[in-house]
Amino acid sequence: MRIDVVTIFPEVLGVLDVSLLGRARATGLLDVRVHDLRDATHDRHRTVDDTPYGGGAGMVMRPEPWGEVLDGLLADGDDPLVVFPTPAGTPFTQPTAVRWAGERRLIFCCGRYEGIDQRVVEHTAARARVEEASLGDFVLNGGEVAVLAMVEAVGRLVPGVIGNPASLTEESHEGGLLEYPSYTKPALWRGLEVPAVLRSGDHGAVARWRREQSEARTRRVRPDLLP
Ligand SMILES: Nc1c(O)cccc1[N+](=O)[O-]
Repeated sequence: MRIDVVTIFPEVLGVLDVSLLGRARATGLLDVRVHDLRDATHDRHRTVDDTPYGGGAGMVMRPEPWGEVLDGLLADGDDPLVVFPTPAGTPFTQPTAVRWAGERRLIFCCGRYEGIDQRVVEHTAARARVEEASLGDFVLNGGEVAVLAMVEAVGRLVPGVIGNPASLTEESHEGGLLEYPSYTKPALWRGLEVPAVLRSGDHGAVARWRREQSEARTRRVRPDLLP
């Protein structure tokens, strides 16, 4: 999978060079390319923003640099999915990550300030598949942190990135429930014991207990996830 990220803070995306995703990049499983939007500006100050029409506080990202950088990225004709992370987007969920993991190429456009001139979204949607996606109902200073989360959630699902694929099957939100609680040695720690069933060696009983725990935790914490 190829992932392009357009940003005015390429250094923020540097964290993608470490850990699992770093190894996936090194082995070629993930081809992550970060592009500095300012490279598509042509004035002395490399200006990427301007005042909003209609007034109001803050600045809006100019359409010209975005148009130019997307012209280049979309020239390959390989039908990428273009994602605009925005608080005004469709919620990004595990099913979204699973769906995007099936894409051959993703392009993430990181907005800053009050956002990107909406015509960039409209113009891009006329020549590519576009999704406006939200990481959550909170305010960030830009899309970079959201993209880091999205790239991690998607990248780890690409075959070969996670060493043991079995570890992908019993996670929170996989299958619609929150994951069961986990324990390791020692069996007794500061007066707290590991549930006896987990030390029973009865795999059927362990599976039943874990399912019950997932359902109970989901009912308690996220009843909205239950059918
Ligand atoms: N919430 C937010 C934001 O405030 C700015 C850019 C992207 C997002 N988001 O994806 O959730």
